[in-house]
Formats: sequence, C-alpha cells, structure tokens
Amino acid sequence: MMIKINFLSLRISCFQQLLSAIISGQDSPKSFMETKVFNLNPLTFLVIFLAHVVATSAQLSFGFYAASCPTAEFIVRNTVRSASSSDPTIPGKLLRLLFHDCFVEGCDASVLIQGNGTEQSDPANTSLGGFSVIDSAKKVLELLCPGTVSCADIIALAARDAVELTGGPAVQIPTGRKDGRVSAASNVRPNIVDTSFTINEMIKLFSSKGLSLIDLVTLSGAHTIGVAHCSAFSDRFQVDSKGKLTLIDSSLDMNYAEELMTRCPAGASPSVTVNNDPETSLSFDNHYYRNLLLHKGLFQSDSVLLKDNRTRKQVENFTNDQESFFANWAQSFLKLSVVEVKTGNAGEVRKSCSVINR
Ligand code: HEM
Ligand SMILES: [Ca+2]
Ligand SMILES: [Ca+2]
Repeated sequence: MMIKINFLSLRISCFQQLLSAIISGQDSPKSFMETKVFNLNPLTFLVIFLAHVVATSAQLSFGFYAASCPTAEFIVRNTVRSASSSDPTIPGKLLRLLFHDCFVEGCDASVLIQGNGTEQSDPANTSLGGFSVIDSAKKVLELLCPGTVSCADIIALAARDAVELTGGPAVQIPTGRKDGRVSAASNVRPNIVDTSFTINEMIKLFSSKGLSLIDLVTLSGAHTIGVAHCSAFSDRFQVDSKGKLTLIDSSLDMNYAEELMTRCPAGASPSVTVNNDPETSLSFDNHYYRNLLLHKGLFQSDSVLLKDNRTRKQVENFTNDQESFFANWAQSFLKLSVVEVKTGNAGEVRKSCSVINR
C-alpha cells in the first residue's frame, strides 16, 4: 500500500509539473523534458502518462480521486456529518451497511440495488438503513464529477466517517472500488452471519472473506453503536403468561434479560429497537467488550466471543485497553473495506446508486 501511495503522489506531482510546463509556454516544457524526464516531446510524454494512468487505475489506491474528483472524500464526510447531526441513528446504519455490502459479492454496492429479488429483499437486509445518505452524497458528486465516484466507495467512506464521527479512530482507506452488476437475494443467506451461528461457523465465514479470528472479535466491536430490533435477541429468553422470565441462553445476565424483556414486551411493535450498547450506544468506544465481560452481550453471537477460549483473551484486552481496540479496528476495518473488491473493468460507476447502469 505504501508503494502505491508514494507512486500516486509521484504521478500527481509529475502530472502537475507537466501541465504547468505545457501551460507556461514552449520553452519550459522543453527544459522540463530535457532536465527531468527523458528527451521526449511533451505530447508523447502525455500519451504515455495517460496510458499509464489507465493501466494502473485497475487497482485501489489511497486518494484514487485526488485528480479526478479531489473533493470526493470531503463531500462524503460532510454529507454523513450533516445527516448524523439531525439523526443520530445514521452512523450505526452506515457502518452495518458496509458489513452487509462487503460480505455479499464483495464491497461493490450490490446492497443498494432496488427491485424484486435483489439483496435488499432478503429478510436479513430488511432492517438496513442509511441509503438516503449514500444517495445524497452521490447526487452532489454526480454534479461535481459526473460518472466518477463509485457507490461502493461512497459506502466505504461513509462507514469510515461514521466511526470517526462517533468518537472512533480515523482510518485511511484506499478507494477505486467499482460497482457490481449483480444483486440477488439468494446470495445473502449463505454470506451473512446469523446471530445463531456458533463461533466455528462465524470463524469459517469470516475466513472465507479473508478475515481472521482477530478481525472477527475486533469488527464485532461495531456493536458499540447502533440498535437492534427485538426479534434479533428475543429467542434468548422466554416469558410465560404470568410474566415470569426464563433464560434460554444461560450466558445472558438475568437483570439485563429482564431489562430487555421490559423493552420488548409480548406484542410490542416490530419497529421497537433496543440499544446494542446499553451504556454508550452513540459512542464508538470499548464498552461493547465491557458489556461482554458482564454477560450483557445483546446477541448470542456477541456472547460466544466471551465463552470461547480462542477469543476471550482479546475481549479482555480490549476491555482494558481502548487504544488497542482502536489500533486493531483500523487494521480490521481496512481489511473489511476491501473484501472481494471489483476494480477496473470488473465493475462500473453507477449513475444512480440504486440502479445498475443500462
Ligand atoms: C459477527 C457477526 C455479526 C452478527 C451475527 C451481527 C448481527 C447483527 C444484528 C442481528 C443486528 C441488529 C439488526 C436489527 O435488528 O436491526 C446488528 C446490528 C448492527 N451491526 Fe452487526 N452483526 C455482526 C457483525 C457486524 C459487523 C462485522 C459490523 C460492522 C463492522 C456490524 C455492525 C452493526 C451495526 C453498526 C449495527 C447497528 C445497526 C443500526 O443501528 O441500525 N455487525 N448486527
Ligand atoms: Ca456487495
Ligand atoms: Ca459504545
């Protein structure tokens, strides 16, 4: 990655010098060519340079839009910031959107496609949100740099910004993802983790995406923000007709289960939600791991991280050391954001994020 950054800045500075040489008249390009590059005519050099840009744009790089749309990251950040200031549930939605995008067909915005039988129509995706934020950023970017910034990059940047805005670490991520042309509901179930998964099933699915055990524990820390619907955890306890609570999942703290029962009484509206992190659901911090140690992990898939010997140590470490969680987050988030990315001709830049180009 480092090589790519250096190479990109070299490419940009070279390009700027060449442009200023061409703009400032016949003498300077000549001397520029003679002293700095080979003895080439400026136009020949420009052709070689552009060919090089086309050839290497089939890769992700940091600042991919530095020349083609310099304000891209700024626009996404501002859109996320203003949407989140009027609706604090936005950051959680944007972060989950990236997870559900990247695990199905890679980070290619397949999750944004609307229509019958697309990923959005699978029940595992019905509670996703944040689509309007991606659409708003895309609209502005289409005005400023038409056909340039992919929806897949907007999702990744927006998730990255959502974490930083809620107090999490700032992460540099490469851009240049292309948007996919496939979005099928049948791809969702085999690729999205269900709360009922065993730790081995989770490890297996994560590893099929190139993500390690450490990445699993670290990325689960995303549940330090956001909310869940009652149906996501209601099978962990039972309430009889007299209101008596029985734990089905004994790894759940009884008092916490009672609190959850009160928030999700029988017959509660399906739209009722509970904070993932009961203490600081609007802050990206290490409280998620503290909750796990107190047996207050909201989903069964959270609680198993404490039960298993392979993951418990890391949970304990993150509970005591937020810096360590943040450092690991930066690495694991970067890995998540590039899962099975499409670059170059493997994808397209959609005109509208919810529709595949015709
Ligand atoms: C490891 C397996 C995982 C499972 C089983 C899981 C499951 C869930 C479930 C069931 C919900 C509640 C959805 C609802 O009822 O509305 C949820 C919410 C959430 N998940 Fe996960 N998740 C996992 C990993 C991840 C990862 C890797 C990320 C991101 C890096 C993530 C980010 C989120 C966020 C931010 C929310 C809150 C969404 C909101 O506020 O709208 N999750 N997750
Ligand atoms: Ca996808
Ligand atoms: Ca929190």
